[in-house]
Amino acid sequence: MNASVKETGAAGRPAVSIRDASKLYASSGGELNWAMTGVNLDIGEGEFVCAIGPSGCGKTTLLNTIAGFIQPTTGSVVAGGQPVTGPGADRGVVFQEYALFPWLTARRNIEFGLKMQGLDAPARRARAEELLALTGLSHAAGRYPFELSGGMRQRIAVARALATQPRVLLMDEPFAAIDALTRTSLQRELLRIWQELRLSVFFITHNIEEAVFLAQRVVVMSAHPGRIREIVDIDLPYPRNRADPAFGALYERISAAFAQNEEATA
Ligand SMILES: Nc1ncnc2c1ncn2[C@@H]1O[C@H](COP(=O)(O)OP(=O)(O)OP(=O)(O)O)[C@@H](O)[C@H]1O
Repeated sequence: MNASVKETGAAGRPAVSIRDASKLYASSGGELNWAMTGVNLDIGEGEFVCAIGPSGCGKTTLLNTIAGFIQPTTGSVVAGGQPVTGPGADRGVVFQEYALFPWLTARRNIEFGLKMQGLDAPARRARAEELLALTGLSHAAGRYPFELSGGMRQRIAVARALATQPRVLLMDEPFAAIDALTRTSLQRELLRIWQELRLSVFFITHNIEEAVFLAQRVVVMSAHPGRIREIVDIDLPYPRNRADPAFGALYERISAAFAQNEEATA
């Protein structure tokens, strides 16, 4: 049974608008693979959207398309009213693996993108100080990545992604490699930053509980080919309580959409 697909987000011009996007990959052996087909999705200004789905269903492909790292085979992606033709300062990206430069201190990692943008040293320094304070890492500014815990490194990765003042934050399983306790505190911090900066967030996760804790809408994807199966509204107030029966009911609903995925691909 197919659930209805609600594809539009908040009212007004969306921060990101994806229309009929698909991606065809050719493997090195010449085999063709539709990683994603017929994806329609709006991410509203200031909206928090999570994407969830089985491995290989095209989540990263979708995120990379919004980031401008890859171009869709068909369809279009518009961000801030402009067609996406490549990466841009308006879209910050955080990956699962801490993509920090090991030879730069936390502060210099944050400043890196600003240097590329041509900001002078005092302006870079001031912006880095702001972001270190925002992510609670002012005390670690002079440390190198190997001197930071996994959670601290991911905070620096978030600070670095925010340095250019993007309107959209794209996060590809950013907390997947972090221990459970640190992960819940990073989730709370991310929500605080999201609310403070009024960003739009597109966040990929394999963890249903994480999606229900964070998102206003959860996009459930199915594989072969990757497409949107269902979009679930999470209309719970923040901060959310995992013990709330309404939380549990949404968890079950998304689990059921997963089970449909498995039946469909069995
Ligand atoms: N550069 C590429 N060339 C060829 N095929 C690719 C490429 N990148 C991804 N694919 C294929 O596209 C499909 C979707 O991959 P993608 O990484 O987007 O999925 P995913 O949902 O993010 O997976 P996971 O949850 O395991 O990270 C997979 O079948 C994958 O093998």
